[in-house]
Amino acid sequence: MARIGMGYDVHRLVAGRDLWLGGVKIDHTMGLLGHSDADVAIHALCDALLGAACLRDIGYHFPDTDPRYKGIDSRKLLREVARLLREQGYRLGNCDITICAERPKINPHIPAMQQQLAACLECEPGQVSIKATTTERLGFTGREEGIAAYAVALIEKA
Ligand SMILES: Nc1ccn([C@@H]2O[C@H](COP(=O)(O)O)[C@@H](O)[C@H]2O)c(=O)n1
Ligand SMILES: C[C@@]1(CO)OP(=O)(O)OP(=O)(O)OC[C@H]1O
Repeated sequence: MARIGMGYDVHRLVAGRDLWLGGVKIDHTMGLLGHSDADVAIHALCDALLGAACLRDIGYHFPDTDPRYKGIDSRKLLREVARLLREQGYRLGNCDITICAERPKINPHIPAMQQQLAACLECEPGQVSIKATTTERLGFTGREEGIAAYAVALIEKA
């Protein structure tokens, strides 16, 4: 049986941090703040996958009070989520992520992000869709105070 899940995450943009999105380090004037590398796209995807399998959420599995996750590369968290799903007998059908950011331009980085995320999920890049939108300068994303990401995932029993 196929199951769907959705995820949403937000991180604040600050000076002096690297910007990691979809497992790719992007040159920018600001980066995202978090306990981990704050890769908001991966976090939304983790929650979509965990939600699809009814396995709680990212903060439940990797608490931001745990020093083991301080500064962690979110690709490691996604690999662990993929392992948890495999353990339950699930495989990914497809997933789709939307990144809401006024800047920087995400489009040039999408093929690299698909490669990175597919490697973590042990699937084909064509199963991992990534899109970007501005919010037309409206709201916290429009004011460049933060970046948000939405994700949906379809999984099925192998
Ligand atoms: N950070 C972003 C935002 C948008 N894009 C691409 O530009 C297109 C137009 O953006 P709108 O917000 O006006 O819809 C969008 O469809 C994306 O292809 C981007 O690369 N990076
Ligand atoms: C990823 C984790 C890891 O400790 O920390 P943060 O980078 O703060 O990210 P968040 O989206 O708040 O999810 C909580 C945590 O799981």
